[in-house]
Amino acid sequence: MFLKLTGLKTTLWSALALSLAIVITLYSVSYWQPKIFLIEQVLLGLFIISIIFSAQFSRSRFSILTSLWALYYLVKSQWLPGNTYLNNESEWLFLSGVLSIGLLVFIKDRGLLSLHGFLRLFLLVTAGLVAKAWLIVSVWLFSYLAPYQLPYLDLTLIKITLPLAVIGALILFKSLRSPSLLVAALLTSLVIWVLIYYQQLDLPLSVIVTLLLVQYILVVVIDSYYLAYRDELTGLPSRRSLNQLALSLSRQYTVAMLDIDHFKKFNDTYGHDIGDQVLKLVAAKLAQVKSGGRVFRYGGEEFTIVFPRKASIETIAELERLRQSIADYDIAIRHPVRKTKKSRAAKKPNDLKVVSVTISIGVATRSAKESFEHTLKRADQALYRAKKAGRNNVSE
Ligand SMILES: Nc1nc2c(ncn2[C@@H]2O[C@H](COP(=O)(O)OP(=O)(O)OP(=O)(O)O)[C@@H](O)[C@H]2O)c(=O)[nH]1
Repeated sequence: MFLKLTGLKTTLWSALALSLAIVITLYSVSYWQPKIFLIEQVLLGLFIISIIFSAQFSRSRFSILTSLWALYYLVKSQWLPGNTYLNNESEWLFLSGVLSIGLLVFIKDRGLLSLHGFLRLFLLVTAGLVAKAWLIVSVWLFSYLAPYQLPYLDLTLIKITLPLAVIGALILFKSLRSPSLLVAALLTSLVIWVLIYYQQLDLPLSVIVTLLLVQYILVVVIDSYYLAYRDELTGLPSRRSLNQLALSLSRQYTVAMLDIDHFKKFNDTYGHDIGDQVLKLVAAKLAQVKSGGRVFRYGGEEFTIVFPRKASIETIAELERLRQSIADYDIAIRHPVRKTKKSRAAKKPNDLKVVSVTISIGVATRSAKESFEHTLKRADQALYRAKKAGRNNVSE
């Protein structure tokens, strides 16, 4: 089975960014060491900011994780009682942390002050109970396996290493499969938690947690920016990005409006889900535009390409190439067939069906003193002419 690791880049970038931050912090000890008292004060503020900010931007999982870090930090630095207990129960604490991070990866962001919020709290308490139960079961399991004298078998392997490896692998898998900054941040949090447990990070806890909270806040900002300016289905910049670009364009540019032909009929024939798949694939083709073009999803089955500093004559060949490449594109779509016991036993794959679509394109170059909206409108009128002329063509 071929696995699409769409989250590989996000995971690597997140890991690299945090590693870099840690290395820089390690090499600048002399700079921040005298200010450690100040860092500890700032951290208290950061806890509150991260909890409220994440909740405000519907990233409640970061609010929960920040609360857990706050609790851990406040007990460890003896602002709250319980440090001796935590020191005595370090294995339980570690496993509870690993399970809690694992849980946060697989639950969804939901409102904190709701039934879902309480359910999440209950799940975290359950994670602590499961960790406790595992510590008891692992001793029993070890005594059961000990007579077999298996190589490398010891109690710590069963107690700590095994659950860590399983949960770590699950989180890594999820992070590599989904391009989510949030999941990548949870993965890096797990790595930091492991490094703290094995005392491999030569940094004060306040500094480590500060770095993590800065990461969470940045992730919320970047993620929200991405959501606001990117189209969720196709991953292309959205109409809001187009409006933003319009403000920075120079005097000369060309705008192309592109529309998939007879898409209503396509949807009616194959269903909306397959329509979505096709939209994504067409968007991916358009994203390969050359000649300095910038592609946006304008809305529905309409796309816009802006060619800054170009006259239409310089863009027609490229638009023709795009139009042709989409017309020639045999799109293999997965036609979901309901799996019966029989087809499952025969390991029959989903029906693969080959379809194709065409697009019509209208082009307009900005004329003297014309507003962007007006050029766009002329491109839309040209698109209308392209449709009238039989579709699957470029019209000026
Ligand atoms: N699957 C899917 N369909 C969409 C999406 N956005 C818009 N559509 C569909 O696109 C179709 C657009 O139909 P029309 O505007 O009538 O145009 P058309 O059928 O493409 O015909 P022409 O543009 O004249 O060639 C509608 O059926 C919409 O439901 C989407 O995100 N996903």
